[in-house]
Amino acid sequence: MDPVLTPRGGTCRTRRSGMADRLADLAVAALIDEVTLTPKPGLVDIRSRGAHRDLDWSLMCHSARTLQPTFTALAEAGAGAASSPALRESIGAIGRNGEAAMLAATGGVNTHRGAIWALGLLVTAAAMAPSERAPARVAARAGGLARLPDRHAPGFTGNKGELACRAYGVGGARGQAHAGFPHVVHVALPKLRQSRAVGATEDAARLDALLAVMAELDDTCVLSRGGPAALACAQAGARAVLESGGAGTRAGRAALHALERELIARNVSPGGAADLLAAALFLDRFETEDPIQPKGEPGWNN
Ligand SMILES: CC(C)(COP(=O)(O)OP(=O)(O)OC[C@H]1O[C@@H](n2cnc3c(N)ncnc32)[C@H](O)[C@@H]1O)[C@@H](O)C(=O)NCCC(=O)NCCS
Ligand SMILES: Nc1ncnc2c1ncn2[C@@H]1O[C@H](COP(=O)(O)OP(=O)(O)OP(=O)(O)O)[C@@H](O)[C@H]1O
Repeated sequence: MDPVLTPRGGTCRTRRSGMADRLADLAVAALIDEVTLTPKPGLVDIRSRGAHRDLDWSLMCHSARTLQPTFTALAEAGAGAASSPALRESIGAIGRNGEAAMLAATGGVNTHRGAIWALGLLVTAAAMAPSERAPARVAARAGGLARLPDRHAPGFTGNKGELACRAYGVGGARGQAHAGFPHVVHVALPKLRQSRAVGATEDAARLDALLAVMAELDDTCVLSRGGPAALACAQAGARAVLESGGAGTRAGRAALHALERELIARNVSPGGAADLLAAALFLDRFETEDPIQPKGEPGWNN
């Protein structure tokens, strides 16, 4: 088995590494699928930087690949483990190292802070019981981890999301995780699967899932740049696309382009919704991919 680089630069060899690598592959693939999905309103995609001056598709893909060892380490920490404050503290340290690795790789640009948090918790939760694949179960375990105390977490980060949570009284990325990712389990995944079931293309189904999350999320990316008026506008615009028939219809496409123009004019980007779409794509594949085990590797549970 190949050695696995950890975020601290060390290596580790365990019989579980094959499974951990596979979970990390799924997480990185979910991030690349999310950023490549086009056309997304206000967000970086393959044809546009959206409302971001410091991001583009190649930087997002580079950042996603840089995170592979972080996700591997998060999966290894979770493998076969029970939920405990010690596990919470250990993945907190890995997550913070992952953020540092991301910033080093991007020259200080925040490409994936929210995604490391959401996907990181889900990767660890998946590794804790890899035979329990139902998205709701994995997300509930991830929520349980998020709610545990971490003595080493900074009390105040001063990050934009945290400031927006205080200013506007919303839960943001932490609240979403503490609640067991309700917008992933009860909004994005059902919409993704419903749109597929009625014959939408995979891209249209993913866009519909993103829009369904945007229509309801207290996205601190939008709030911090544009305040409550921009959030209300993004939510109403996303609802309008879905009510026009969704991203796969002519009327829905027209509404999607109108929403995009509106978000660019307001200089806002639904980054939190994008993170939760990536989380949904991860859970979707984790549930349906069989087996999540490289050839020749023993499983974790046997
Ligand atoms: C909780 C995190 C995201 C810090 O968040 P903070 O409130 O400081 O805001 P910040 O502006 O850095 O990031 C928020 C990001 O979350 C995303 N987001 C915004 N709103 C939402 C929402 N409602 N739901 C989900 N994600 C959202 C956006 O991408 C946004 O950019 C995280 O960086 C953190 O504290 N990590 C600690 C390390 C850890 O414990 N990791 C656990 C294992 S990975
Ligand atoms: N496709 C995407 N395009 C843009 N942002 C995304 C995308 N997917 C996810 N995001 C999320 O959006 C966040 C970036 O948002 P934003 O640029 O508002 O944050 P910031 O860099 O802290 O602030 P600012 O750029 O306003 O100084 C990332 O942390 C990431 O989690």
